[in-house]
Amino acid sequence: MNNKQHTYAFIGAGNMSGAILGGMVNSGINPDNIIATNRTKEKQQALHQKFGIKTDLDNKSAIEQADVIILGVKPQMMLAMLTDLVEQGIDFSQKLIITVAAGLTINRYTGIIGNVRFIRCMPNTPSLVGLGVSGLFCGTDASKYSAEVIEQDKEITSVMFDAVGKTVWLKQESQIDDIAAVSGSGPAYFFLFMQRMTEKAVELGFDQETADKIVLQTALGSAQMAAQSDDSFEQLRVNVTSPGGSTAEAVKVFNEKELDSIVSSALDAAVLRAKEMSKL
Ligand SMILES: NC(=O)C1=CN([C@@H]2O[C@H](COP(=O)(O)OP(=O)(O)OC[C@H]3O[C@@H](n4cnc5c(N)ncnc54)[C@H](OP(=O)(O)O)[C@@H]3O)[C@@H](O)[C@H]2O)C=CC1
Ligand SMILES: O=C(O)[C@@H]1CCC=N1
Repeated sequence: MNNKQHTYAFIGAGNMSGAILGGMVNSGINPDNIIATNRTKEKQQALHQKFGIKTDLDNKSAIEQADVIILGVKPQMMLAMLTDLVEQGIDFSQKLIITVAAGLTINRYTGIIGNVRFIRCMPNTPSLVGLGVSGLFCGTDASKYSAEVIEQDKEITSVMFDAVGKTVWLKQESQIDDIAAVSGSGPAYFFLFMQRMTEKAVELGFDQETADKIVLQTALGSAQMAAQSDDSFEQLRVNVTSPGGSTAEAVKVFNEKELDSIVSSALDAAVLRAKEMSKL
């Protein structure tokens, strides 16, 4: 199947949609086949200028032009927006609907736009640079659509999200909440850690530019090294930690302050919030 024949409408062109569509264009997907809508004009214009995609301020017209619809608005706004579109007479029955919204379960959508073809996706913002990871769950009703249609939709989605990073198909919808807590939000955790490391480097006497440079390169180098190594994360960490050396003292503090429990509680809180959002 040639995925470039599809036309994609991104409804809500914010951070996540921008990262995905930018990654798609960067990977060679024709920008003429991508339309983005947004509530305000400025973000659309910026995406048009940066990636050459088409834009439309009208959701209805963008949806009518596309066969793959990516819903990229905040969960809190999603259902009202879809209700409005249904009231405008939009028929979603011939479209593949891919939603990236956290929390909202498929039954919340079908209650408004009908039992159509659905994929839930939990991407992350490094998709912009082709290094995203996306959890994917197919929510299409197998008693209504054939296995062939479902497989085709999964293929369309895989091609799209493989273009911007790695993909993981999930067997249960609830796993979307779990992967959201790990990789959906994950970049924020790494950025937070990098921010705190940089602040400390400045406190130690480095100027901001140097602090940014050494922290960024350390993060980049560590991730690249882990990607190229057969060793576990634990072994790679051990390799840096000379017995009786300075790293061991820092690691001891992380352990004494129960980094494992901090990480576990933080991810539990993210999963819980996703479940709360499903009831919004
Ligand atoms: N950010 C992330 O890392 C991730 C986000 N997600 C999911 O992606 C979705 C979007 O998040 P994110 O990109 O961060 O949020 P943003 O606020 O950056 O993007 C949402 C966009 O939707 C636009 N919008 C709101 N209502 C409408 C409407 N009725 N019609 C058209 N556009 C509209 C907003 O426009 P304006 O600002 O002009 O009002 C905004 O640009 C969420 O559902 C979130 O759960 C999933 C994984 C990771
Ligand atoms: O914070 C959020 O709700 C979304 C889901 C994962 C990343 N951003």
